[in-house]
Amino acid sequence: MRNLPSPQMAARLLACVRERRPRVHCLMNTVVQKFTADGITVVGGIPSMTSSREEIADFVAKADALTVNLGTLDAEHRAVILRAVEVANAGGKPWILDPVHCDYSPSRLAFARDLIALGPTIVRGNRAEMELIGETGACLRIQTGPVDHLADGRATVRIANGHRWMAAVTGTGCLSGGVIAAFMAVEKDPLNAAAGALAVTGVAAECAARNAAGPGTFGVALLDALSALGEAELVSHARIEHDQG
Ligand SMILES: Nc1ncnc2c1ncn2[C@@H]1O[C@H](COP(=O)(O)OP(=O)(O)OP(=O)(O)O)[C@@H](O)[C@H]1O
Ligand SMILES: Cc1ncsc1CCO
Ligand SMILES: [Mg+2]
Repeated sequence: MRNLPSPQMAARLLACVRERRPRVHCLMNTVVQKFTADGITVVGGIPSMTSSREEIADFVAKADALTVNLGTLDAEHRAVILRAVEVANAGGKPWILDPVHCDYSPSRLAFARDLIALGPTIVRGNRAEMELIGETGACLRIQTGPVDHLADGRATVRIANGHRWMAAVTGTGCLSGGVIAAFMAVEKDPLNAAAGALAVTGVAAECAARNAAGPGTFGVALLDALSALGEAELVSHARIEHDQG
């Protein structure tokens, strides 16, 4: 019988990330580089963010997981992404694709589909993006929103944590991709890793909202809450539901 995600498992994985300090390489958009790097750092990971063509292979080779985010895509970034994915796949390293704004441009959607054919561990996007992406084959599909929906073909999981201010701060989805990558580095089953990461982010957001005056202070409070989140608090507030597929 498969061990499906639970609040206790999320707490165990958070403790593992904090203890093992996984390296996460991010090919991030230029809008939320700092916020994403901070999010990875406060959960216990070590981010690296370079997108230099000369260095990308060395950085991915040293990383425990990779995040590929299409937010500010250009020709140079496409080439760097393809090289990073090649190195990650050759090294058996987990990688997550965030097909940001693939619903705005056919060429970006085509590139996202090309990347999905290269076998990411996880594809995560918002509702508009994931509706267009459709099925993701063998990899875990995550559609975030007021409730996060995870499906890997064998089971479906819903995470019903978070706060509406997450949608009012640019980059909470990008940040969640970085946090998921840190969890993938310590947990082989992508469903467990992603459910743990999204429960952590969602419960931290609920804590942060209690200490914030609006979206601006909420963004900062979210980083504080991710850093301070206690395992007992996570276990008592995480709302993780699943169906065996
Ligand atoms: N109304 C909401 N209530 C609770 N949580 C939410 C809500 N909207 C989004 N979230 C949470 O915010 C995070 C980002 O999800 P969203 O679907 O908004 O991503 P996104 O559009 O890709 O974000 P971005 O592109 O700005 O990084 C997820 O962790 C999700 O659970
Ligand atoms: C607004 C925006 N544009 C490109 S990337 C990004 C950040 C969140 O998706
Ligand atoms: Mg997004």
